[in-house]
Amino acid sequence: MEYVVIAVVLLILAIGGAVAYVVPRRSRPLPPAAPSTPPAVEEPAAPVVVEEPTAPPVIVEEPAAPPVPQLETPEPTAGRLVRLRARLSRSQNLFGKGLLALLSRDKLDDDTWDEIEETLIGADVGVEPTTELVGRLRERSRVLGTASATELRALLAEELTTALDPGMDRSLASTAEGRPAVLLVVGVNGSGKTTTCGKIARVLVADGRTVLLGAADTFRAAAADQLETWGSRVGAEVVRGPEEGDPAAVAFDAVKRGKETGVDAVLIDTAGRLQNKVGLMDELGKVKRVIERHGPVDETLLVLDATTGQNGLTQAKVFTEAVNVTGVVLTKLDGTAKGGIVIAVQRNLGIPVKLVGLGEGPDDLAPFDPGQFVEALLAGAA
Ligand SMILES: Nc1nc2c(ncn2[C@@H]2O[C@H](COP(=O)(O)OP(=O)(O)OP(=O)(O)O)[C@@H](O)[C@H]2O)c(=O)[nH]1
Repeated sequence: MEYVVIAVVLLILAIGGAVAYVVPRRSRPLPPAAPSTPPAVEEPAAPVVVEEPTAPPVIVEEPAAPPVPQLETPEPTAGRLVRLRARLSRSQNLFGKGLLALLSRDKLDDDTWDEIEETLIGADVGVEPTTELVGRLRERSRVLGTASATELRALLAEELTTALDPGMDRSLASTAEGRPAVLLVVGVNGSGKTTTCGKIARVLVADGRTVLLGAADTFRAAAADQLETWGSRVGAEVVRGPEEGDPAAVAFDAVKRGKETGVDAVLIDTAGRLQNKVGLMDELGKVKRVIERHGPVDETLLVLDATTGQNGLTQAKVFTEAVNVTGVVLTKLDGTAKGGIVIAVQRNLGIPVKLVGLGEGPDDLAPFDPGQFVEALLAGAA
């Protein structure tokens, strides 16, 4: 019996020890298990939403109408020079005022006449025309005896007008019998050719004509875009070719298209790079020859930048030798105080100034009129 009790006690102790050993060990935190394989990144399961299929809404859309270009109504050309007179006289005032101040002196002695000469030469009139003009003015004032400032102003206005050769034909050849009139626009880069083409298109549209524009300035890609903008504003179609393409081919296609659509006039913008005289002559000569397969070129306008003054005349000569220039467009006259360049251009080239540019606005191009121009020069200086 004693042995049984001892055995039971020992058994109880053994069981208790075993329990005490096991329980504390299980409550300790387990060390992190060494990753055997990388944990799989599971896409979060999308919630399964069972939706009733709904019929797509039926929206009947009107087909979008192509945007209607807003056509502009250009200003009438009559009286434009008068309207722009303020702009002209603002930049030319010094010229007119200077001359009239000199003529208002009590005594017109040799020194005063020399100063008058200097003023005219300084205004880009050119030496030869100035000598002639002053000689005639001097002679007439001598015949008149003691002339008043008002009389001398009138004489000056007359002489300046005479120097501008008012008898020259300044009309634009913008109509032709049974075919479109073809106007070719040439000139040095940056002189304002493309702008002038756009402005002329507006002048013609304002006068009730239909126009097509040919972007034969394939040298400057933006020129064709520029021309398209001008055309779209007045509803004029623009024919253009690939960049750096053959200008003559574009000119040919433009005239062809103009004949097909029956427009009154086709205006061709050219590149006119002055790389060298031979290259220019070749390019412009080819453009002209190719156009002439359709018929004659009715007007070749040379665009000259008035702000380049006498220097521009040398470049102008190259163009007159390359093509038969029939009229000059003098641009940027609003940006120079030297309006005398109009006299110099006509005298040097023997070609009439037909249009003048007086600003960057779309209708800032005016038919040139010698009398009105001189009045603007001398405006506010009476
Ligand atoms: N103030 C003034 N700016 C003008 C006149 N005519 C043209 N311009 C400006 O002169 C700049 C050159 O004009 P463009 O028509 O691009 O000259 P472009 O001769 O076609 O030049 P290229 O295509 O490079 O040969 C533009 O900024 C015109 O707005 C003008 O009468 N007055």
